[in-house]
This record gives sequence, structure tokens and C-alpha cells, in this order.
Amino acid sequence: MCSFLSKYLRSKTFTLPLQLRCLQGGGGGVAGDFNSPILHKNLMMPLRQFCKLPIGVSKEELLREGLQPELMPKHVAIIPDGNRRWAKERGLSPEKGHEAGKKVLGDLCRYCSKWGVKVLSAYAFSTENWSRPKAEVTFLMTSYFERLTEEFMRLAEESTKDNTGLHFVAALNYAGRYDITQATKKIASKVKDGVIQLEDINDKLIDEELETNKILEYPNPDLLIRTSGELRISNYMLWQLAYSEFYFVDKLFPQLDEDDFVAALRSFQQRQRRYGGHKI
Ligand SMILES: CC(C)=CCC/C(C)=C/CC/C(C)=C/COP(=O)(O)OP(=O)(O)O
Repeated sequence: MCSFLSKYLRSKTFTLPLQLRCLQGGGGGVAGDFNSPILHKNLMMPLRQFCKLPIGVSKEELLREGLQPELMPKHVAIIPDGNRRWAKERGLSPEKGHEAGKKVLGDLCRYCSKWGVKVLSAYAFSTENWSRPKAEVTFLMTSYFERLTEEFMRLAEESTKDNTGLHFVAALNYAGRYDITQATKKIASKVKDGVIQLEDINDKLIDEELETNKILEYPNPDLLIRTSGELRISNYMLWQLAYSEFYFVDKLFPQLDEDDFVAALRSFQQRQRRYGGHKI
């Protein structure tokens, strides 16, 4: 495991581009095994200008697809799983799988904008992913995430005039348990210093200390999609997913297409979200 980056990026949820500014401002020189150019660049852009893609669907088109505009999830989270298996099945290197996944992630941004989703958060790299083969981790850190970033910056530049404000969140070196632990420490420290009282601790206060507080609107996913047939959340946003609807797809991430995305939206809209309340 690369001690430098794991410490440096420790469980941040980077919301492009705002969280990249946190990277930039998070510490001095870059050292260690990885020397990723993303850490050197000033990628700061005003929040929400990152993706100015137009909302492309009319109410009629939504209804034709069996979707209700008022029931659209505001925040979709994705666990983009299966890049390596996709590559292996084709006799390709894991890197090729991640390249294919990167394209689909870009497509997902477009689908979200098109269908009216406000926030897309992708579990791009977990703290546990450091234990993957060194060559793969090196590839991801030194070129993949940088190129991923550039891809989105390019999208911003090429975007159309109407800013639809899709908020893209890349969870890099993120872990749900770590997020809760770091929030707990911050709260405990405030109690210790007398800034707050024990009685002040509530859900809202914890929300405010989690990494996802950087997602200014809709910090909690309404819908979580995981590809590749695995039925688990692998330490993603544990607190934030408390009342999210889950949608699991058997396809590997590079195979995910717009029909799958729309099917996920349709499935979401058919759910009855009760938040623990009584069945109507
Ligand atoms: C498109 C894109 C941004 C790709 C980045 C490539 C990448 C590293 C994806 C991993 C996604 C992830 C954290 C999956 C969780 O499963 P897990 O494999 O970490 O955990 P598990 O062992 O429980 O399945």
C-alpha cells in the first residue's frame, strides 16, 4: 500500500472539481511511490460548472419511457464494478478494462444530465483497493485518474451553453467506515473542547461532519447502482445509504448502457420508499 497517497487522500470524497481543490490545498510537496500530476495542477473551477450538459428530455419523452419527472432520483450513486473481469474475458489487461470503464462513466454523466439526475457519485477507488496488484494501482494513480479528470474538464469546456449543473462526485480512496470514524473524531473533539454538548449530537450534526458534506445538495444517494452481479456495498457510503434504493445489474461496468440506466430509474420509481413509516 502506498503510504503517501493513502495518508494524503485519506478517505476524501472528491467532488469534481471542488474536491480536487482540496487535493491541491491539502498539503505541500508530493512524494512517495506515486507522483500523480493531478496533485500538482490547479484544477479548481467553480462548483457546478464542471458539467454543462443540457437536460435533453421532455416530459413526454420521460412518460414514453415509463418515467415520472417528479419521481426522478436526485442523487444516483454507482459502484462501477467489473472492469477487470470485462478485460479478462477478452484477454486484455486490467488497464484496458479501466479505460473501457472510464468511457462508460462519462456516458453515465451524460445519461444523468439527460434524464434529470442532479448528483452522480462514483466509487472510483476504495481504501481497500490499495491492496490490488501494484501495477494496477500505479496505473490508476499515475495516469487513469488524471486522464479521468481531464476527460471531465474537457466535457466542461465543450459543454453547451445551458448549465444543467450535474454534480459529479468521485470517491477516491474512500471508505464508509473511515468516513464515520473521522466524523466521530471531529465531533468528539468538539465535545472535548466544549464547542458542543453531548446532547447536541444528532443525525444532522453527523451529516455535517461526513465527507459528503461537500455535496451541497442531496448528499444522500436516492439510488445506488452496482454492476457485475455482486450484491454488496463494499464499504461505500454506509451512513448515507441508510434509506437508498439498491439496484444490482449483472452486466460488467463497461457493458452498462443507457437502457440499463433507464431500467434502473424505472425500477427506482416503482419502489415505495417508507423510511420506516407505516405502509400506506
Ligand atoms: C470507472 C472507474 C472510475 C473505475 C475505477 C476502477 C476501480 C478501481 C473501480 C473499483 C470500484 C469499487 C471501489 C468497487 C468496490 O468493489 P471492490 O472490488 O473494491 O470490493 P469487493 O472486494 O467487496 O468487491
